[in-house]
Amino acid sequence: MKTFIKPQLSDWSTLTSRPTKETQDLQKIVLDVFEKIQTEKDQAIIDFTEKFDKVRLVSLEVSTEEIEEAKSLISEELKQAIQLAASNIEKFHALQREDVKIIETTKGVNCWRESRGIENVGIYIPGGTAPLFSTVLMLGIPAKLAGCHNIILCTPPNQEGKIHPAILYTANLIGIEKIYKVGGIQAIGALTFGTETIQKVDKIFGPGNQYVTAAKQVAQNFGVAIDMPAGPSEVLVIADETSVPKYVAADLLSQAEHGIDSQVILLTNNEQILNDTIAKINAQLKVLPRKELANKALENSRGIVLNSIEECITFSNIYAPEHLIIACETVENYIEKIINAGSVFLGNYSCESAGDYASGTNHTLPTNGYAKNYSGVSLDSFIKKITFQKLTTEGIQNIGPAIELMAEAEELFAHKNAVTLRLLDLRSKA
Ligand SMILES: NC(=O)c1ccc[n+]([C@@H]2O[C@H](COP(=O)([O-])OP(=O)(O)OC[C@H]3O[C@@H](n4cnc5c(N)ncnc54)[C@H](O)[C@@H]3O)[C@@H](O)[C@H]2O)c1
Ligand SMILES: N[C@H](CO)Cc1c[nH]c[nH+]1
Ligand SMILES: [Zn+2]
Repeated sequence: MKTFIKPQLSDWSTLTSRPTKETQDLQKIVLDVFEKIQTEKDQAIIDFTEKFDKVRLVSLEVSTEEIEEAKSLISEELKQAIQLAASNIEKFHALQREDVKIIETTKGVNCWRESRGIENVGIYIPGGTAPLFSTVLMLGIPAKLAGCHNIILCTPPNQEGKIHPAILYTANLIGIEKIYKVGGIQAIGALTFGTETIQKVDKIFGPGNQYVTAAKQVAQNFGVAIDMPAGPSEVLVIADETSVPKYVAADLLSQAEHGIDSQVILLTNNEQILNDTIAKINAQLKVLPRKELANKALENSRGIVLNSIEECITFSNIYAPEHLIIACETVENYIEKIINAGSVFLGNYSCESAGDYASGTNHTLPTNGYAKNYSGVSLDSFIKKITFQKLTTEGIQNIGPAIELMAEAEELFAHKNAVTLRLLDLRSKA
């Protein structure tokens, strides 16, 4: 971890920025893969899976036998843990349902909105470096609650051409039936264009590495919506003298272990806390199975001492982290000052792992500064809202003259006429 003690304000723009990536190259790779998928469909998926995932697939779709086998491979304790997480995630997302509210804007003019689930959705479950079966819950549960008809799950196969049993168990638990062994750019391409086996969808959801994130961005040019750019994980921890360095170190490492691109930042008003946390990171790192990945991510990480916790929050708002942990005993006064963050964890006991797995909030969140303009996945992400209106005879008489005047002023006489004809009829009947 690189450390900075009370850096000058002029250094903040470098310290709050992410390392730049060669997006141009990625776009070219994505476009090449997409082009082949459009023409060669399933065959292209099989060939790219062989190239990028180093496995030749016999079948793209997961079979019922594979699901049954997966169920038998998962321990009862893990099944119960997944069920607890599923129940909390369902409670939190079900609360996001909105009642239909009808407003009479003018007497006789009633307007309202109704929600409809997006019919065909693709959910991407990362699987390159770890089988993120928790992401199945984070995407599948709101998709089901929203009433999406077709939920297509794609996730990369391992070198035996199989999917991790926990992903299959979790998908089956929440009622997802269409599961395909496809990852990376080729999965996003299949969901964007459709193949003989994999159905084209209306919107693609899910986090992933830089290839998946770039492919999702490009997919938008082909008429598919995406949830948001949810790339390599990030956490920013704000700590003061009431923080517990071993917890802070553990939280930083919990995101560093996701991959070499993970971004972890520690901000504090107390140099001793910075030094103690670094010592704890070094001690905890030694026993981590994924220490190589975490160590690489730590090369890009920053530990920064600033003048106050308020200044740390200002810094964090500029950086806009995916996850923000305020690891201080008293946090209430800071909440309203937080403007840009994907998900916030308050106090010494709110570790990010809670939100990653089981507290109920969604872990699919905007990264790379997109927390400034995107929210994380929620029930709303799977819903379209349709507006409705019903005007009575009194309603059209009340607002009709205003519409006629406005239409005439815009020189749109057919618009005006649609009102005039009705008003004339009503006058002749009166
Ligand atoms: N932002 C969020 O909400 C969130 C949530 C969970 C995970 N994540 C992030 O998701 C990521 C998961 O990454 P992952 O790699 O483990 O799994 P992944 O499934 O995203 O990517 C694996 C796929 O990448 C493709 N690939 C690998 N090397 C390639 C190459 N050289 N060229 C083309 N394609 C290639 C392969 O096809 C493989 O199937 C991590 O960075 C993690 O931090 C983010
Ligand atoms: N921290 C990840 C989101 O950035 C989500 C996750 C899944 N499993 C563990 N963590
Ligand atoms: Zn995580």
